Amino acid sequence: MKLLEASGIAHHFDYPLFSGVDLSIDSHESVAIIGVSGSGKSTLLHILSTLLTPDSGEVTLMGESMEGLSNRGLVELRRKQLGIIFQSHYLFKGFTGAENLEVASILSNEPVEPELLRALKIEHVVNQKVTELSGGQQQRLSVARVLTKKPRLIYADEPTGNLDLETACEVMDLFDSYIAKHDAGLLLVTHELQLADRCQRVYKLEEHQLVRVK
Ligand SMILES: Nc1ncnc2c1ncn2[C@@H]1O[C@H](COP(=O)(O)OP(=O)(O)OP(=O)(O)O)[C@@H](O)[C@H]1O
Repeated sequence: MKLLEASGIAHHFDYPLFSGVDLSIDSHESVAIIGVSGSGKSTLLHILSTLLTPDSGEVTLMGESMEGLSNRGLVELRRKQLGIIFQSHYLFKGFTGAENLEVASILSNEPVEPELLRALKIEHVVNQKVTELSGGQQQRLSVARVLTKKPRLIYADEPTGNLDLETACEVMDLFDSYIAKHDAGLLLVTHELQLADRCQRVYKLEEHQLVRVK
């Protein structure tokens, strides 16, 4: 099934970021976007995940065009189908890891899976407050929180920036098995070429275009 289809996407802020961007993601597919800092990777991810309306172009998610969707429809779609892992993970800082997971669990009516916490090696720290966790543990907690919702499409913006390569690869393993098991897809934004290469397709934002490099 086609999870994401984007065509002719263009956007600018103080300067033109990109134009003519076409991209599609099917279920069971992982796609990476690389590019130098400031090239617009996060902005593109925000557009493809409905958080930002592009200057022009069309985004279709699960067969539904974003143009015709009401605000309420957009919120529903985001809550039920999309899982967005942000660079600054927006965990509820005054709460424990377990409480953060519980929020995702209640909103989605899905259980918190102990094997997910084991795979991410955070099962022994989930009862600590977020502020007591290391940067890498917070990052893995935010991955767990998003996967707990059981999204069809995972958007991950540098989800392993605070992790050593071995742990980062374990997180990629987890994404791989998740998308296989749940007919899902992954869109990864990263600086790490080694991680990008773990995806089936790799694109580079360069000279205002999205160019396929693998
Ligand atoms: N909301 C905004 N308002 C104005 N300018 C913005 C906004 N968001 C991003 N920009 C600008 O757009 C450009 C691209 O930013 P973006 O975060 O998309 O790049 P990036 O490739 O993800 O960078 P990095 O790899 O450093 O995270 C930057 O110059 C940034 O300042």
